[in-house]
Amino acid sequence: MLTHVAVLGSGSWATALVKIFAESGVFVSWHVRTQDQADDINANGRNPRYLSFAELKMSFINAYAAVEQTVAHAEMVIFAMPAAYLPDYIKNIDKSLFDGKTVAVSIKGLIPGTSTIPGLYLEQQLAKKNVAVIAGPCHAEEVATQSTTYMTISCNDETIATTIASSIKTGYVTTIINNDPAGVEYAAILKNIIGIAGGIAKGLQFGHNFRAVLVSNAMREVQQFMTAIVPRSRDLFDSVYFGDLLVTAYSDFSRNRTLGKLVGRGMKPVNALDAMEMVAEGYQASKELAPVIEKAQLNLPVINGVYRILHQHANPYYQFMLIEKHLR
Ligand SMILES: NC(=O)C1=CN([C@@H]2O[C@H](COP(=O)(O)OP(=O)(O)OC[C@H]3O[C@@H](n4cnc5c(N)ncnc54)[C@H](OP(=O)(O)O)[C@@H]3O)[C@@H](O)[C@H]2O)C=CC1
Ligand SMILES: O=C(CO)COP(=O)(O)O
Repeated sequence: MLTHVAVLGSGSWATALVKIFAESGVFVSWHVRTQDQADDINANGRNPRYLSFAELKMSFINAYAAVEQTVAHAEMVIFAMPAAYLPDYIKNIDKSLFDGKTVAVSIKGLIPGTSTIPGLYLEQQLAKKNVAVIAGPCHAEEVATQSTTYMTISCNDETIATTIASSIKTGYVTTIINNDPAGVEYAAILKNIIGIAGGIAKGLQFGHNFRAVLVSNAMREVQQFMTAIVPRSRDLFDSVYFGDLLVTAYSDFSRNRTLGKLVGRGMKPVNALDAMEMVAEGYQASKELAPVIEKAQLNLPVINGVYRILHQHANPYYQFMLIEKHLR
C-alpha cells in the first residue's frame, strides 16, 4: 500500500488522479505550473482551472510549483500531462530524483516526432524499468462527480500493479490489474483517433445506426494494429481496451469526440483545436501513427480517414463516403 505519491501535471486528469489518491488516504504532492496556481489550490482546495467544482481533500494534498519538492518524499511519481509537453518537462528534471521510486504514466498520446508511447519514453529517459500505466475508461469529469468508475493498472511487474491498485480505495473506483502496459497505451491512443471519427460522423449528422457500425469496424482496426505492432495474447473486450473506445466515441465529455464533431460540422481542424480549451490527443497521435501504419502496411480505413481529414485537408464528407465502402 502506497502512502505518498507525486502527481505531475495540472490539467483535468491530473486533478482527478489527485482527488482519487487523496480520498484513498494516500498523501499527494502535486506539481502544478505556477506558484500562483499552487497557492490557490493550497488555500482554496480546488484547481481553479480544471474541474474547479471538485472539492479536494486538502488534508492529504500539497501543491508545489517546484518539481524537486513535489517528488522528494513520494514513493511513486505519476506523469499526467499531455504527451506534447512531456519532453520539455523531462528535459529540465534531474533524473536522479526518480531513483528508488516507482514511475507511472497516465497519458494517452504519442511523444511528438518520435511515435513513441509515453511509458517507453519514460523508461528510456529515466533509465527505469517497469513503468506502470494508469488507464480508464474514465473521464475526469465523472471522477469529479464520483460516478462509478473502473480503472486498470497495467505493469510488467505484477507487484507494482497490485500495490498501485490496492492503494486506490474510494467507494467509486474499482481497480483491475493487467500486464500489457504497451498494449494499454497503444489502445488508448487508437481510441482517441476513433473517438474523433465518431465525432466527425456526428458532426456530419450520421445517426446512431451508422456510428455503431463505424465504431465496431474501428474496433477491428484496433485488433489489426495491436496484432501487428504489439503482438501478444490479450482480450480486447476488457474494459481498458474496448470500454475506453466506447466512452470516447459516445461520451459528450470526450475532447476527441468534440474535436471531431466540430470538424464534421465544417470547422478547419486547426481552428477546432483552437476553439477547445482542453487537449485532444488524437489529433497529434493520428499524425504520429501514420508512418507506423504505412510501414506495417495495415489497411485501416477509419484511422487513416481521420488522418487524411485532420492532416491532409481531406473533405470529411467525401472521406466518409470512402470509409463507408469498407464497413461491414
Ligand atoms: N481528461 C480526462 O478525462 C483524461 C485524460 N487522460 C489523459 O491525460 C493527459 C492529460 O490530459 P488532461 O489533464 O485531460 O489535459 P487538459 O486539457 O485538462 O489540461 C492540459 C494541461 O496541459 C497544460 N499545458 C498547456 N500548455 C502547456 C505547455 N506549453 N507546457 C506544459 N503544459 C502545458 C495545461 O496547463 P495550463 O492550464 O496552465 O495551460 C494543463 O495543465 C492526456 O494524455 C489525456 O489523454 C487520461 C484519462 C482521462
Ligand atoms: O481518455 C479518456 C476517457 O477514458 C478521455 O478522453 P478524451 O481525451 O477524448 O476526453
